Amino acid sequence: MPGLLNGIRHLPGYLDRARQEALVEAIRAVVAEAPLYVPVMPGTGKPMSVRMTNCGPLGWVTDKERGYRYQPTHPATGRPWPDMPQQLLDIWNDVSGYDKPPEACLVNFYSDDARMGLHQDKDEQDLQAPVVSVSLGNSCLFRVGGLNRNDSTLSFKLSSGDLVVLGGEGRLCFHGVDRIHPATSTLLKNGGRINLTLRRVNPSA
Ligand SMILES: O=C(O)CCC(=O)C(=O)O
Ligand SMILES: [Fe+2]
Repeated sequence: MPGLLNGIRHLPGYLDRARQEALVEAIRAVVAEAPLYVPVMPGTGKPMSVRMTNCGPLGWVTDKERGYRYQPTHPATGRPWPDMPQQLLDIWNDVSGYDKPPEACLVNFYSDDARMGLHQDKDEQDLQAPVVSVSLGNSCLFRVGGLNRNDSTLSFKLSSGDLVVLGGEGRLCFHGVDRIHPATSTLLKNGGRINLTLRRVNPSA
């Protein structure tokens, strides 16, 4: 059984139920201002199974022609992304070990049949800062590998309120979501799972 690279941390049960509920409320407000949209793969234009939006100064977007990138506006509305909720800035301050605030929070909404293939988070220029991920709603099977796509992987369950920090040697590890476990949480009335990833994008001076 392979181990996790140094700098990859799973913090189970980090957010209690009250903090999870407050965060869901804050994310509902984000989605009301910046609607979820269906991202597509660069080149092929194949739709992904998750729906996405962002908050913070920058948002991660993708389309057929221009591919993966960060931009300050929502691709459909053209408006700036909503502010990052204070709860997320607090989480970042408490776990990132990084002295600058996150610039982007990608909001992924998974219906119970959505997934995310194995990938690296490498569209950021600042690779010193970790990626901090927050899970809400139904649990999922999360898969983590090494720095090469073919490295062995291990998988574990992420439940509502769990955090994952991808930092240090593990900042560029391959990872993905194999499946959602339906009806494993009562947090989201209509089921599914929300994942929030906080990222630093630009290099720090
Ligand atoms: O949903 C997750 O737990 C992971 C999301 C992810 O890897 C990403 O958005 O880059
Ligand atoms: Fe990722």
